[in-house]
Amino acid sequence: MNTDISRKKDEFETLLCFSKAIAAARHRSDLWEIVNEQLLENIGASYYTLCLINEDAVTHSPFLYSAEKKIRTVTGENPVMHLKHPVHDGIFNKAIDREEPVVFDLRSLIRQKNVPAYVIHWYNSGVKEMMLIRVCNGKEPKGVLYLYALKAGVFTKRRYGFFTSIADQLGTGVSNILANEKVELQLEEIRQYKIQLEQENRYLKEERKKDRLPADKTVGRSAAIRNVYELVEKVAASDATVLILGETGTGKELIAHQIHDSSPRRDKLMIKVNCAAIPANLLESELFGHEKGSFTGALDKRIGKFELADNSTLFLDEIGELPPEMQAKLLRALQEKEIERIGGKAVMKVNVRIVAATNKNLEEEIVAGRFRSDLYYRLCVFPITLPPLRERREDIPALVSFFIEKYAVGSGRKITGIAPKALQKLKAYSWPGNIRELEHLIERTVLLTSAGIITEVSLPSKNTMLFSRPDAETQVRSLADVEREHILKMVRLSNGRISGAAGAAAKLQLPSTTLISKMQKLGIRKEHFIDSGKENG
Ligand SMILES: Nc1ncnc2c1ncn2[C@@H]1O[C@H](COP(=O)(O)OP(=O)(O)OP(=O)(O)O)[C@@H](O)[C@H]1O
Repeated sequence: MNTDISRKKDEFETLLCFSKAIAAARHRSDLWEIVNEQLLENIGASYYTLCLINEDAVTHSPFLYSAEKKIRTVTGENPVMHLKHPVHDGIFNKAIDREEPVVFDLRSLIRQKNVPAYVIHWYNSGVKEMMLIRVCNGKEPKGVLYLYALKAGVFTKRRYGFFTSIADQLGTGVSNILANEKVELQLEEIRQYKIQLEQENRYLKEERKKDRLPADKTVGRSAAIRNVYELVEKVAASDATVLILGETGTGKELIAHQIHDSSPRRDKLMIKVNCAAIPANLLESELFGHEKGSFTGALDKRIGKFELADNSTLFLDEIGELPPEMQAKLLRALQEKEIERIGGKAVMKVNVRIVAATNKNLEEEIVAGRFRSDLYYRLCVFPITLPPLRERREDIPALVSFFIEKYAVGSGRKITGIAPKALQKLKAYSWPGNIRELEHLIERTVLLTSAGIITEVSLPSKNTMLFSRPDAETQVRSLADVEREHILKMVRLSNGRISGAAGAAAKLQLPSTTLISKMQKLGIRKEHFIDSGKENG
């Protein structure tokens, strides 16, 4: 009776120590040590194998086992089977279906038919008795713990409760370790993915450098473009928001890159969003990202361009095309300097330098009610206007030589230059599509010229030129448009005041009541000339 009580006390202490150790185990090797150092001796076994059911549900494989070099064998065969073994091998399946341990006497077992080879190998290693206890995760059977004793009568029935408790604890430990291994595997995948992304990023930067002109090599030394370079130089080092204005193809994106490349943020990739190219319903997710499942079709979490541009520059191209609801959201992000993913629970602080560009006249867009004046003032902290090519015709020869070389090299043609007459024709043209149009024309011409110099250039007919010229003088505008623009200019100049000596009415030489009714008729509202945004810091 007394020995029974002291045995139970010992078992209870063993279990307590075991469960503490199991709770602290993080890796397979921790569990291996615990079983070897704390369990085997207490149970009276010499060796063990813990076999788990594989994902295929029909085979099992060893997960943990005694150090193989310590197992003495007569035949030299290793009894730990590393290959997959059928669950229904006549031994494993006897234990997996039972709550209680199953004990086998090996001498009589090996006399039976179709005994698995490992049983014979264990017998050859001197094992007399083998006990199997199933190991579960909660109620779900996961595998079987095989315990091997070198003498008979070790696994007595009165200790079955203790053995089962051990197996239960082991089940919890195994589940924790498997979950931990899965997380580590995923972390490793993420680490690999990150390395790959960093490599791609570096590669893309290199490619981009090859493709793009460095700031000091941008073609063109006319006074008009030198003025732009000076502005770029002045603003690049700061964090100020820049608004690049200019007709299509004047080089706004090139200038945006130059601002970024000359800024302290140059080591990170400049992130670009073309506000006109992305459907309005996807733009919010493009800019701010979304959480998985935040809307139909949001199958995965997505990082927005704002987040990607953290500590870098975000280039918002074609900002004039931003839909009204996105204008409000962008304004908020710029004011608060924080963003929220769609479906996200927390706001994120971001440090993003904004460079925006448009070929639209944003003041006209404001008057027409299509662009928010408060967003305009927040973006227009440092405006840079690019001259159209027709206002920098002296740069045409250099640009032509540059593009001839670029496309001759690209297409493997030996083209050395352009005839003066053809160049003269290019200098006389109005270039509504600006540098991009010139570039495309030279690319086409190079492909049509086999070698030598370019003697012929094919420009659009005069009619096309006339209709496509966006010159201020030839642009068709309504009187109301011109009136609206001029009134707006005067009201802004008067800091929003209409009446009084310093008001807009006095400047326009109109009674203030006439000006107010004119403004109402033209749809000019307060928000068109008052900036409600906070200061850009
Ligand atoms: N100074 C320059 N020297 C050489 N190439 C230039 C120069 N400026 C612009 N380009 C080239 O002209 C093309 C058009 O330039 P870019 O895309 O920057 O114009 P954009 O004003 O942004 O056009 P859009 O308004 O249509 O977006 C590009 O291929 C660019 O490399």
